[in-house]
Amino acid sequence: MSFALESESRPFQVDLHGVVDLLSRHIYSGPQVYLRELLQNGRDAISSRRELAGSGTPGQMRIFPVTADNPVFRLDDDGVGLNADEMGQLLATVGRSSKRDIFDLPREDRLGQFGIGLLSCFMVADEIEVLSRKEGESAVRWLGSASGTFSVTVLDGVDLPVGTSVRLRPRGDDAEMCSPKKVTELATKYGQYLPVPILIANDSGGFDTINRAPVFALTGEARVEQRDEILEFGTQLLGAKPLDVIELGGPATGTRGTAYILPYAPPPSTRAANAVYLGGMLVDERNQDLLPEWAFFVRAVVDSSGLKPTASRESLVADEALEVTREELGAALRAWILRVGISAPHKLAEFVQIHQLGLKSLVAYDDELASFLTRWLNVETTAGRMSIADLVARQKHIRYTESLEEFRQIAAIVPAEEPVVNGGYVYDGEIIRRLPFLFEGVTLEKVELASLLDSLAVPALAERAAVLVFEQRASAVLESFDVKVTVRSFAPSEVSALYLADDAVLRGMQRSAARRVASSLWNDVLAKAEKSLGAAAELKGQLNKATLCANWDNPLIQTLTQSNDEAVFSRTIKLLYVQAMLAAHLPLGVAQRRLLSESLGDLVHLSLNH
Ligand SMILES: Nc1ncnc2c1ncn2[C@@H]1O[C@H](COP(=O)(O)OP(=O)(O)OP(=O)(O)O)[C@@H](O)[C@H]1O
Repeated sequence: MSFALESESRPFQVDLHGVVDLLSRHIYSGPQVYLRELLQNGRDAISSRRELAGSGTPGQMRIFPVTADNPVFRLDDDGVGLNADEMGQLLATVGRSSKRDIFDLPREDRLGQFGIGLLSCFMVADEIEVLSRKEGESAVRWLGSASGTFSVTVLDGVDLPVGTSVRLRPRGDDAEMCSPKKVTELATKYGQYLPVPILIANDSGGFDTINRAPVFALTGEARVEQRDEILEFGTQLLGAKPLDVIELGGPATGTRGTAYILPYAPPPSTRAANAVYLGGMLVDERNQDLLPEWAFFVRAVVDSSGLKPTASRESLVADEALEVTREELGAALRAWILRVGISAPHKLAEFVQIHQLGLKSLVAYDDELASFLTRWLNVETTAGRMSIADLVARQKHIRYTESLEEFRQIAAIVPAEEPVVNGGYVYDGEIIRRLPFLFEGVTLEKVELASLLDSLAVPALAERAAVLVFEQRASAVLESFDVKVTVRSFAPSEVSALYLADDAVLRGMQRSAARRVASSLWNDVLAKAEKSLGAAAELKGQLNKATLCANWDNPLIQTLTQSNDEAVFSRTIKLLYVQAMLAAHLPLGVAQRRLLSESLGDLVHLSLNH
């Protein structure tokens, strides 16, 4: 029986050629990562050596890019080095890494962990040559080929310094990837904040260094001392001076960094773009998961020792550690809002002003954010713009309109001590409707045009006859504009007339204006549309003419009732009509503009003739 043989466990076979293809096309985003992987191995090897020989042990990486005189790219490190056995085991076994601890968990002080990084070099070269020497051992040479074979040679008698040298002869197409310019660009992008000097050979026989101090990750006193540098870093990052700088700390994952408040509103379509470094090595320049989704108003840069990279090292693993860190960093941003709101309200007002629309869009639908941010937002009221905190402090019963038109039409007659809020702007309506849930004791009342008109006082009985005559005379003047004149008594008495039209009426008026100028084909369509809409509105008993509501308490209206001069009466009514429309911020049509200039002209003539 052959069962015993079949059940014998055997190792997977790996086709290296297939693995290289998988790496280059599916795991890594492109050949440029070869340099990142080499820098990372060099940095880890130097850390290992420091662990053995003491943390003060010097160590650096030297890179020799491909030039006209040098066809071989080379990266040397002063790390721990490898002996022949380790080369066979570590370099040539896909998935084997020395950077895991006894529990097979990635070690916090090492960047690598997957045991595949070196293979990324096959994306630029067909052969990888590694020369290495461990302290007290012979130098060795490992030669790996993209076809899946390797050789190890002990170089007895060859005097190499302790450390490792990786050499690549890039394929024709990939030579550019190893050129001085590209190498400098990539090494800077990925490794400028590594705690190990990186030197790049220049054409005058010396080296340039690319290292920078990660000032964004400073903490404690050093952070206070280098405040200006941290701000300058943000200014370079944003291309403008940040509105403020917030220290970020995620103790759970050893994450430290800085969030810069954008001094401009980011375009609505832009998504968060925060830079994440792990142990000083860039992982993701445009990370979207590090901060809560609502933190659109900052750009953050952090360095972490505990967050986990995906195998491509181009994003973070979406695990619990990331979630906890996101909460911790979000808490720092929230604390900033609360702190600045108290210590520097002007700064917070500026922040809200810049990011108003974005903040409102979040607050309208996000309970968590609404709970601490709503109070700082502004709304328009008939008593001017004010913060929601001020609004709820001055009145618990909040009256608001649902549309901008309604707000403007009633604005003139709302008493200053009981302001009405404009809920017509985008998101404001939603936010206002949430106020009773966010602030204790707050109640809401929606103000509507129709009910407002009903609530205005009808003049005293003794005056009714005069009122009726006035209404009829004035309505006759405005008949051709589809406007009916009604008289009421209301404060303030300086307001002579209010123009009141609800949305349906306004739309109807625009359509009839359009019909006057439109072609006959469209006349039919518009007429039908108006008819069916009109029928529906009439059914609801809602279709009123637009109304000019004259104020019986206004001296001008009183004088006008005395006037028997029809010419003066009609010109003045027309002017009151246009003035009321302007006060309601309604656009004047051609007819109203003509009426305005004709009436003014006529009145001037009349006064001259008198
Ligand atoms: N420059 C070097 N000096 C010393 N040892 C090295 C060097 N480069 C690679 N190694 C050894 O070879 C192993 C495999 O390296 P490789 O780059 O393939 O993976 P890794 O760094 O362990 O993990 P990752 O895939 O996450 O980069 C490493 O774990 C390390 O032990």
